[in-house]
Amino acid sequence: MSQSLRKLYTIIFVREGTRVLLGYKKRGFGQGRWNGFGGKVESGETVKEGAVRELKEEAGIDVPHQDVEKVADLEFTFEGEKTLMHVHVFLAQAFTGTPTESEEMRPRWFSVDELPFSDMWPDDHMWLPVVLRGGKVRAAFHFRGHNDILSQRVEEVDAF
Ligand SMILES: Nc1nc(SCCc2ccccc2)c2[nH]cnc2n1
Repeated sequence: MSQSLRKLYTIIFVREGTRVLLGYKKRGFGQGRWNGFGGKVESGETVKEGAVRELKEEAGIDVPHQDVEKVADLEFTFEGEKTLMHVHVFLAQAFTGTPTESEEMRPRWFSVDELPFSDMWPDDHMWLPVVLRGGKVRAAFHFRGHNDILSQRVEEVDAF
């Protein structure tokens, strides 16, 4: 895939013991689904900086960069569309601030054993449990629309 059609995105999950902070996407891409916090990486910032920025903007939460770890590398393509979404997924284990609703996201804590997968992207149950138990995942999913997965590749990796 030529580089120009690859777009960089981030998702960051905040974990505190057996619970994980998700946000309900109120508008835009992925609206109506629970997800980590994230979005496009802006020019002039690293993907990790982008993840930390989005968490602050979308949920009012601050995480120190040293407590933010890369846990998954995902690629999403959509039938009939040229762009490839390259999503860098991060996990933060320490944070400051109180989760606060924003225009984009309504934050809520979930038990890691009771994630709302029926209200999340259909690929998430294939990789999120792995990263929440300390694993690292490289995966690619080819979608028809936003609900049907036509093909997928999911592998656990030792390190990024
Ligand atoms: N969990 C998850 N997230 C995304 S998009 C995340 C990146 C993003 C993009 C645009 C706005 C905000 C956030 C997915 N796409 C297909 N499956 C998926 N699973």
